[in-house]
Amino acid sequence: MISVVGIEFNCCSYCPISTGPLTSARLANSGSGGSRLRVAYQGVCGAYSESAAQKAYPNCEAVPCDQFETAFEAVEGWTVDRAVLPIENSLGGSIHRNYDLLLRHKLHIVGEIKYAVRHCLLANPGVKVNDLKRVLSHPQALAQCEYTLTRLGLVREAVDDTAGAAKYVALSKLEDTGAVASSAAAEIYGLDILAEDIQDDSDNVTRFLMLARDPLIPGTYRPFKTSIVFSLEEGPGILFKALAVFAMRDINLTKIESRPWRRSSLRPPGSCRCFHYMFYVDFEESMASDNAQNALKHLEEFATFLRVLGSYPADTTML
Ligand SMILES: O=C(O)C(=O)C[C@]1(C(=O)O)C=C[C@@H](O)C=C1
Repeated sequence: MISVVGIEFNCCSYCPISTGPLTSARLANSGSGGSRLRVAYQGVCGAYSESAAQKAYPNCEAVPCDQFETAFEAVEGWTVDRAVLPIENSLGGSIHRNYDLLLRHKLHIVGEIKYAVRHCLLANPGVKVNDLKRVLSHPQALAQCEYTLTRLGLVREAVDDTAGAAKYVALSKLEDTGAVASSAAAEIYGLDILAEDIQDDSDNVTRFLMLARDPLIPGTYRPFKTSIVFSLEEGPGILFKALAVFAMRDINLTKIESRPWRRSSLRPPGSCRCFHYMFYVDFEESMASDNAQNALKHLEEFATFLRVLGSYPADTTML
């Protein structure tokens, strides 16, 4: 239990208000230790990412981080053992920042977890829906509740995470501002739930990646997925040919994403192209299978860069 300006929060031991979640600057002094697996997530206690971390690694010590990048650095610097970070949402789409960070850092994807996100409209005790003029939350959460928030005519303001929004509304004792966050956040920060399940679609699922310093040894004992990132030469039909290496081997692609490639120093000399892309592809095959290995050997014929981000058990649960 943490007590701040007269308010007590039933929070985890990692985010005392005096210090807050881990930041890049504080990583060096936050050694690991103890026997439980330490798992970094972005946000504060009550964030969906914390619940996803607990679902991915039951009984873990979930360690809050202020930014996605801090979670990457915390794993790389041995402050924690794993990170669990969102990569895509069924309503809001991709979390682009984490695609870019996967490329910039050297962590391996060792698993995925799907988490059903159920948003609530929260406010301080006594505040009614009609009192609200403004609502705070993570941009993804605001996007997922577009319909309800528009109907209520609320001004939206983006903050770093849903639970952080709830905490701010509680600490500031705001009476005209609510938060979109989880029912867990309502309980932790002592807020009332004014409306439940306010996401635009009841099937609101966020897919999280489990990241580690070492890769998992791929198997074929259960359904595996593999995530890769590659870049291609410029030319007609090159992307078509690259994707054909999977189609001709009957390998199912589950996701494709393209992101700008910012490392202009690697552009061919004299090239006037400003728009270079990295392609991220997830496919349903283990790297332990000859089929996947042959597909990637074939892809290397067109790719100017290719990296396997991880081969890991697919989360096949129906939510
Ligand atoms: O803000 C949170 O609670 C988070 O865990 C972040 C996050 C995201 O980054 O997409 C995770 C799940 C939901 O889709 C909304 C927000």
